[in-house]
Amino acid sequence: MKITQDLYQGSLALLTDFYQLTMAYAYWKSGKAEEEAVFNLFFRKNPFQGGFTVAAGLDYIIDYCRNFKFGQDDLDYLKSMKNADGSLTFEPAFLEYLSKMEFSCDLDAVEEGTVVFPHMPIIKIKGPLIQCQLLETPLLNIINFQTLIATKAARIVYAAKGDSVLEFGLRRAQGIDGALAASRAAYIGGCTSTSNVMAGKLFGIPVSGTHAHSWIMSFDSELEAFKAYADAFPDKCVFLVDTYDTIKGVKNAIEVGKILRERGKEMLGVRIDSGDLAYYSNLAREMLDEAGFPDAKIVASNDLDEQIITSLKIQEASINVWGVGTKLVTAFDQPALGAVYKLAAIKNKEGLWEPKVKVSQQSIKINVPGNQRVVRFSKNGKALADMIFLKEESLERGQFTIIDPVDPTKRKKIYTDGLEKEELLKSIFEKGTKVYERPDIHQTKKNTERNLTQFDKAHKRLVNPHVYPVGLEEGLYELRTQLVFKMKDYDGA
Ligand SMILES: Nc1ncnc2c1ncn2[C@@H]1O[C@H](COP(=O)(O)OP(=O)(O)OP(=O)(O)O)[C@@H](O)[C@H]1O
Ligand SMILES: O=P(O)(O)OC[C@H]1O[C@H](OP(=O)(O)OP(=O)(O)O)[C@H](O)[C@@H]1O
Ligand SMILES: O=C(O)c1cccnc1
Ligand SMILES: [Mg+2]
Repeated sequence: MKITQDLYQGSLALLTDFYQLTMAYAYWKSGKAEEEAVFNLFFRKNPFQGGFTVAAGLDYIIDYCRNFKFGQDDLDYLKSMKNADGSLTFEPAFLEYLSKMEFSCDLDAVEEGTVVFPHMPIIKIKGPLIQCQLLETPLLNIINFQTLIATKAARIVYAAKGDSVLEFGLRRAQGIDGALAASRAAYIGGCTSTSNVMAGKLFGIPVSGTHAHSWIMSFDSELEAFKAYADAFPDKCVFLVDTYDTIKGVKNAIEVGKILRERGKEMLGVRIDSGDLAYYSNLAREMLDEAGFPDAKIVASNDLDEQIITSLKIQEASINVWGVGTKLVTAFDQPALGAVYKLAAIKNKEGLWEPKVKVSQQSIKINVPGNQRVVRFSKNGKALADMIFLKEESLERGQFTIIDPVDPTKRKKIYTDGLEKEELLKSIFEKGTKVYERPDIHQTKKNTERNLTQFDKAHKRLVNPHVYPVGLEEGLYELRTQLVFKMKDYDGA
């Protein structure tokens, strides 16, 4: 299919906001294009009022950076752009410069599946100002969505308490790439499979599914429909039992289950897609058990999300498998993560790095300056706190104080003796060359699981979670405060 081929293999250099290109042009014009800069990508609040976030999207970013090149057709398009007075928007020498541009940055990032928190850089990029600037929009586009969906999936899977969650979202997803990226991120977040066959092909995700009401409706009776399905897929029978009358539907499923058994095959289960899912699943369970099908699974679907699944668990519904579509792939209750990308440092004419802050009335919006690293302190595999600190800082200290970036009254002393330290930002590109061995998607999914087990359930609680401590190392906090004063011209008077 041409659309997705273009999306995944063609030149994507123009997948950026126009202002990135006008700034790029102005950087070039003013001789700043090649100045070295550091930018950070981070978000300010965990989504869904939750206590954690699962990073996803790096794999796309690796491809994006590797293919970062203005193609001739991109340059032709830019050449055709005119200002209001009819003059060229971009002068030919700039387009010539763009035609030779190759990705040459250092890029550090947390691996996909890493549990991350507000304010920490999840991607850090260091390189020519012009490249860092042009990458802002695509990096945000990729990370914002996939991280959001991976997190939503992790929450849904958490609510399902070990049951399989099948992702059914394609029909309601935000367009073609929204659907594909969502299926990928949902798998990373913990879903068992997707119904999206193209996602299966492109990403190697397991594909699964049952059948629809239309299948039943196309026959004169439900029983006939089940029998015909059993003939076609004797090993894959999950009968949708609620087209007409759920109780009769379960009876019909049992009847066909017995026929299958005579042929040496086992019905896998039934799916319920409407009505009171607790009531009908419990009834179905009783009927299936009584009829000698204790292993038949009960799949539920119909506008599910983590809250409804939690409620159904409390009601002791007999549901073993959850089919979740719309509310997962559209991140229904929070449609954007809100990650941002900010300049953190720039090398001045003397070759010295200058940390940078963007001052805001709201302290949550003041970014963290300087070239940073992030360390996760844990004890016996249990994460205790994360610290954002300056690159030059040594981790070989016995004690650190971390300070909440938004509320300086929240501080925590960390005595490092006996603690495990994991640096979260891994080197992905060095001067434009990929140095990172990417895991396959199944390893990434396992990475999510491993990461989530490190965190106490108090942080994973879906409602009013306990806030996991993430802070700035004291020296970095002080640097930020001083910079804010300096930029505001505040002399303390
Ligand atoms: N026992 C339950 N506890 C809490 N929520 C439930 C329970 N059973 C079903 N739900 C949820 O309630 C909502 C019911 O939605 P709705 O009224 O649109 O469906 P329906 O009338 O059962 O089905 P349909 O319109 O598809 O025939 C769904 O989101 C479903 O997941
Ligand atoms: O509810 P979701 O989480 O999005 O899961 C996917 C839904 O898609 C299918 O039906 P569809 O919604 O197309 O039709 P229906 O509501 O009339 O059953 C399926 O039966 C699920 O109910
Ligand atoms: O396979 C299924 O049961 C399925 C697939 C997509 C949407 N709803 C259900
Ligand atoms: Mg529906």
